[in-house]
Amino acid sequence: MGTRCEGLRDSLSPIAYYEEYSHFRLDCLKIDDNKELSMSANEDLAKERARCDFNVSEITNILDGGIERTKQRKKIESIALSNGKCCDVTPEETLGPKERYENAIRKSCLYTKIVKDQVLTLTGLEVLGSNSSVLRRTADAFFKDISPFLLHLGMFVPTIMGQGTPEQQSYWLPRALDFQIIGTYAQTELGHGTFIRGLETTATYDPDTEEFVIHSPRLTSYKWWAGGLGKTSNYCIVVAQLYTQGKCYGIHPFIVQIRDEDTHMPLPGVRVGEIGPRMGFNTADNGFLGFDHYRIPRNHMLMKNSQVLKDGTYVKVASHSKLTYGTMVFVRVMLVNEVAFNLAKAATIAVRYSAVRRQSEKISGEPEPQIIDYVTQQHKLFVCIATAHALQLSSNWLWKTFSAVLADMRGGNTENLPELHALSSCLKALSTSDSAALIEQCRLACGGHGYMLSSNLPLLYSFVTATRTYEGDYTVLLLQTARFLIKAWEQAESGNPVTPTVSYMEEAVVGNKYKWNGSAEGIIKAAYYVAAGKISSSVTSIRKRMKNGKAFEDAWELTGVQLVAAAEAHCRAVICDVYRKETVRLTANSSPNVKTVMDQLNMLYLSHWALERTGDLLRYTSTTEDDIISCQQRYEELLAAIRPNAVGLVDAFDFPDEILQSTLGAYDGRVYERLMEEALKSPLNAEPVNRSFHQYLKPLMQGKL
Ligand SMILES: CCCCCCCCCCCCCC(=O)SCCNC(=O)CCNC(=O)[C@H](O)C(C)(C)COP(=O)(O)OP(=O)(O)OC[C@H]1O[C@@H](n2cnc3c(N)ncnc32)[C@H](O)[C@@H]1OP(=O)(O)O
Ligand SMILES: Cc1cc2nc3c(=O)[nH]c(=O)nc-3n(C[C@H](O)[C@H](O)[C@H](O)COP(=O)(O)OP(=O)(O)OC[C@H]3O[C@@H](n4cnc5c(N)ncnc54)[C@H](O)[C@@H]3O)c2cc1C
Repeated sequence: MGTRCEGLRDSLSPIAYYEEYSHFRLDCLKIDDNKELSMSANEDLAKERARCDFNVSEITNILDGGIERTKQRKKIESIALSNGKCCDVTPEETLGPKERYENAIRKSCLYTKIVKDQVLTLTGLEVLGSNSSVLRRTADAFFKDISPFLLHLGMFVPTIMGQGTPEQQSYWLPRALDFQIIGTYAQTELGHGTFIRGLETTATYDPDTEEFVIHSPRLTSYKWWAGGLGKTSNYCIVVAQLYTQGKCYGIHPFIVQIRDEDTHMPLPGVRVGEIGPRMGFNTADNGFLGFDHYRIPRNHMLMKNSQVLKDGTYVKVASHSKLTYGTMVFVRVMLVNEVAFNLAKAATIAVRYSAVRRQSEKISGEPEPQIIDYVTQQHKLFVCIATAHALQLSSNWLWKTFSAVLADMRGGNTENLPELHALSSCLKALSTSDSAALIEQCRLACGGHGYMLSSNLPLLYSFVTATRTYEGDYTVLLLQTARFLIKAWEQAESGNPVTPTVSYMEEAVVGNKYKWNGSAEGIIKAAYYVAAGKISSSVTSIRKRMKNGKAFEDAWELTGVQLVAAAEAHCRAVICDVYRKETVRLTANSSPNVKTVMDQLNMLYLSHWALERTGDLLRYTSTTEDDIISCQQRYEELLAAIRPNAVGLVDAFDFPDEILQSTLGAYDGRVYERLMEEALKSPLNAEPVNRSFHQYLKPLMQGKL
């Protein structure tokens, strides 16, 4: 084995070396062990599928948004997946940082070409809007980590669409959509991410040349974090403080060219690079960017919401001051879907693995059970399936709300923007936080093998945990929702009408305590009463502090912990409500067994959160200990009822193996064979003896070091 491998490393590039060599090693295994790795599917999984009592594709269609959308998704997936060149023969995580980046660019270009040549012609631009999750999902067959192009379609293009004038859009969009230019979104700086009014990059208008001068006055004003900025993008949206006629008008978006379109060299006055290794996103070349009095034409300011005329006059066009924040709202809406889909992947991996894995003895001497038969394992996993459903359906609902508010705003009506901001903020915060925690729960549910990168659970976690921070940190966004809730509470108290998502306050301000009722509707109502109770307590605390002499801002700040909890409770109630209503609506014409299993999952989610919040229920409603006991009993019955359908439920997410990219979660359940196959691809297995033995180990062991 050793002799066949020696010398290869010297003659081949690292990637070619690994590609070449991994075949040798699989060969070697067969020869050395004199037996082939099993190719047959796992029997336990086959049995699980046989016992599933509902039509799997019916639930797939519900989750996709209808049978036609399932067909379209599958068509797009098959176009992308039929291109065999997407595969990595060597796991990308075993490559060095440069090779990983280069490999990510190779795959991004390949994928982009497929999307441009075949997918866009099939779907039109729709695939970049409400249907963009299909593109993201398919892209995961190409990337285990993140594509350096994510920000191009995720934020650069949406910012031009949302913040550019029609003329600007017609100039930039064709070039961007054709990938003649690649862009990103550089807002965050070394010194500020959350407090964007505090950004330090300046764009000062010079009427003599009709240009803006972009400048980074100090180290903390360097842009930091933008995905694809370090090495890939040649353009970016730069968010900077606009100065004209000696006055600062706050932050505005500008399109800035940072690299030469031909040589790709950074342009004079631009300092750009990659920010170094991160917990995840390591193929996304997140970058830094600084400017030294760098000039751009006047019309590179995105001028849909406000303009600077040739003479330097500032003109405000938009009717709402926060429309410049529009791209962030859009991405927050998209992220709810994004994390729902990643949680569904983790649940698929962990449930299938739990059906394959056998461990311990329930009864001494009896065969080891599948670990999915432990009720504690069901408790860990079934809520993950239910949450993936809850977030998927909430994200569809949020998208519809977003589209309706956008349509209003096109007609000049921004009345519903505060409610949309409050909703998208808390749904982004809770969905990312829940998904990250539950993906980690899936990893833990897979024991030691879940810790393997080849399970894909660590990468899913590292990606999703970042979503809790970026596009607005969890706490910060919940505090934004709390602002809205406190105002709404005050309106309800004074008898004024409130918007639909907070209409529960009208009943709650009277001070009634809600009597527990274990039905779905009863639990949802209780959740709203908990939210109302927490909002009311926050209002009381703020008022008390102000009465004791604190300014409103100080009273608000001191009440922060309660405010975050109130916003969290409000959002949980909204998710419970939307999940229930959408489940009932979407299964109205379903077959009886689909209706039953979707109802069970929904009830499981509601009961789970009731039990997680028993303290709140006892405090803010008239729930008794007996009610909690019956809720616990119902929850345990639901675990047992869902158990036979668990594998069917994750199959309904319909992830091809190429997208799941997991040794533990593949459809055929060949867990152990795949783990070994992947282990054999490790570069450390490329030679029987590593050279460090001769350099260090041997001298140490022989006392010659
Ligand atoms: C292909 C598709 C792929 C899809 C996947 C995409 C993946 C992409 C990957 C992405 C990778 C990562 C990419 C990235 O990470 S890009 C960087 C993202 N950065 C952030 O998200 C920064 C977070 N910070 C903020 O948003 C603001 O600074 C906040 C909001 C915290 C405060 O802000 P500010 O200090 O200015 O405001 P104020 O507190 O004085 O409040 C003043 C008033 O304004 C209202 N207000 C505030 N904001 C909004 C709003 N938006 N719409 C409507 N209204 C809004 C507010 O409620 C208040 O109202 P009122 O109480 O006075 O009535
Ligand atoms: C993987 C990744 C990719 C990213 N991609 C991009 C990108 O493409 N483009 C881009 O522009 N940015 C990007 N970012 C930056 C991201 O948007 C910011 O990191 C994020 O908005 C949080 O801001 P911050 O880092 O300044 O955190 P900080 O605001 O410094 O937060 C630190 C802590 O302080 C708390 N805190 C802050 N303000 C308050 C407050 N008012 N009240 C209470 N608590 C508060 C927070 O809750 C948090 O616990 C990315 C970040 C990551 C991790």
